[in-house]
Amino acid sequence: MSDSDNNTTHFGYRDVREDEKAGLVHGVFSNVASKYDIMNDAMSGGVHRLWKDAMMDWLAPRAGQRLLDVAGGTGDIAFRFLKRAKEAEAVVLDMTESMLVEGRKRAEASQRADQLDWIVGDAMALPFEDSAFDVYTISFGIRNVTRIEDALSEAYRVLKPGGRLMVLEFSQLPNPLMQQAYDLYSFNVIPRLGQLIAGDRDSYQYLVESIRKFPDQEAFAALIRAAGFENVSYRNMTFGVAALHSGWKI
Ligand SMILES: C[S@@+](CC[C@H](N)C(=O)[O-])C[C@H]1O[C@@H](n2cnc3c(N)ncnc32)[C@H](O)[C@@H]1O
Repeated sequence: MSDSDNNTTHFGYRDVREDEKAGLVHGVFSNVASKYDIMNDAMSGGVHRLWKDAMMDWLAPRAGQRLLDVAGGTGDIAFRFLKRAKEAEAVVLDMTESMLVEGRKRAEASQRADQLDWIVGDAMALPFEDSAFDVYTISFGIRNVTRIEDALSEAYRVLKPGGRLMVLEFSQLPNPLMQQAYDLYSFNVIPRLGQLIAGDRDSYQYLVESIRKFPDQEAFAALIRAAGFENVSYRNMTFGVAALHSGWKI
């Protein structure tokens, strides 16, 4: 998130201008792509899988739907979606090609390669026509996007009327003591795990700081409404460590 007064954002150990952020985020995910899946399990003790399954439970994918999974990385959400929705299609879009390369390898090893498209692109300027998708998902991606409002308005544009937005993202714990304990874990343990497993402490330092700066549940729900979505609601995951937000294009 940028500081509105000086248009900078904190990145790793230094402040960077907003227009530098996308390049730095791209660098982070290019560095960690081959270790991304293993790091996710290590950092969360596998809990991210439960959150992604909860996302699918709430989404309840239906046969024949067309999904756009933005910042889709190695395809965790798209694979889950296709497992639950018969004769469905999924497009995984990400700005970091090496993340998509890892996803493609997974697709080739599964029976789903022909239901998936992998596209390099930017959440803030989607290369799709209006009203092209039934479902738009973004999982642990939106906090990395330079201008969240632009990504949400693009989500609204590419969804069909009646389409659904669902966002899974780290959030804030409403209980201050639990937030303190979580901060202690995330600021001390995650960058060390990043160094140990991915050989990249700075990237994981950035990830932890970006989590702390992301708007809380209510503030993010307000941004989703401001993009035009209706019936916006959210559910906390693991006491608010993460949250799932849902909205509809009516
Ligand atoms: C933490 S990973 C999430 C991957 C996957 N969705 C998951 O839940 O495991 C964040 C991803 O967001 C992508 N990303 C960041 N900013 C983006 C943007 N503006 N447009 C598209 N992808 C973006 C990164 O390249 C990275 O692959």
